[in-house]
Amino acid sequence: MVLAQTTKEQQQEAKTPLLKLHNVKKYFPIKGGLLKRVQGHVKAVESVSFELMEGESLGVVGESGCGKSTLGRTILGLEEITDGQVYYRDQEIQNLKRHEKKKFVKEMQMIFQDPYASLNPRQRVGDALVEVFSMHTNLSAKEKRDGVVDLLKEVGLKEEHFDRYPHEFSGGQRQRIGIARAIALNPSFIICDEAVSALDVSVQAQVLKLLKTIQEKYNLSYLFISHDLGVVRYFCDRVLVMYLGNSVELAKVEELFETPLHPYTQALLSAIPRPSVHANVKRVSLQGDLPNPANPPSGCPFHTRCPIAQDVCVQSKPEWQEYQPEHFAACHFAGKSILEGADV
Ligand SMILES: Nc1ncnc2c1ncn2[C@@H]1O[C@H](COP(=O)(O)OP(=O)(O)OP(=O)(O)O)[C@@H](O)[C@H]1O
Repeated sequence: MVLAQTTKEQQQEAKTPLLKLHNVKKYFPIKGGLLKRVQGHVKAVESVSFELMEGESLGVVGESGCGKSTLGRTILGLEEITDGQVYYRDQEIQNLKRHEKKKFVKEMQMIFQDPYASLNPRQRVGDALVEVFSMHTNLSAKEKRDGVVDLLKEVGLKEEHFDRYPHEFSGGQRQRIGIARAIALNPSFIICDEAVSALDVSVQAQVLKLLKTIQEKYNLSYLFISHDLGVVRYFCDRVLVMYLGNSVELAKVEELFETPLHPYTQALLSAIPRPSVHANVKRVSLQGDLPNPANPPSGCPFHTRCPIAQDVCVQSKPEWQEYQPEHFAACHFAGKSILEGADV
């Protein structure tokens, strides 16, 4: 309903950023030779900037290998940042001392694609969740058990699931356990890294609904990493598009899908399967593979595959600019249609 959407937008405008990234970089050294000397770097995240509001879902999309997971891990401090700043509630959080980090560990959590990989197959699920409380709280044994039972119910499971082992759960139920673990310590921010990608479509819908319910209840902010643009369109308020470690476009979800400014975003959207009534929509297939992030192209990182690239794109890297209110892109020809130069 239009009225409800407007209200949500107004609420969001009044909110303050929970998380702010400024030119974040993450390089991994490539070591070789007998002496294991550093011979170069994989530039997994080259330059990413955005703000995430309280209660907001920001989608992060882009091809496999464009740096989405590394970005998430760097925000959480699981990877040491190479350059740039990450602010959480206006405090710079990279390079914090161990004891200072502890409070942020509770506030910031992650849900992974494969919760099974992070569950011990020989440990009862209830005990695994109790451990989360043991590490971060001084609750009594009974309080911890009661807390876990409440958590299980909150994510749509039952008390009897406490004593079961991970292999006794379906994929959707395991992801509910992953969600229970993520919300146990009352976080404000959760990174969902391909959290529903491995699930069947109907189970996906249920898990997305659960994520939305707990978001509204606890005013959670999500960074929602996904390769599925359909899911992102349904779930997120805004979308960040990444290419070869760079943020190339950021906009409100409807605006991004209706008027993509960056040629890479246009190509991604044109590749979404459409119902036959839209069969006349032209598809643009990108030529060539994603370049090697250890040896990225000069100038615009997308120029080697861009159908509308000109000399300037080879020579200089386009700046990240706000073209419309809250609609950012990094392209010398932002807004120009790729159909003007593509093999369609
Ligand atoms: N620990 C690491 N050491 C060296 N290179 C790494 C490391 N982690 C990631 N990379 C490289 O960084 C780049 C970005 O990887 P990342 O996993 O962040 O991409 P992604 O967009 O999340 O991809 P996917 O959707 O496949 O998970 C890739 O080239 C990857 O090989």
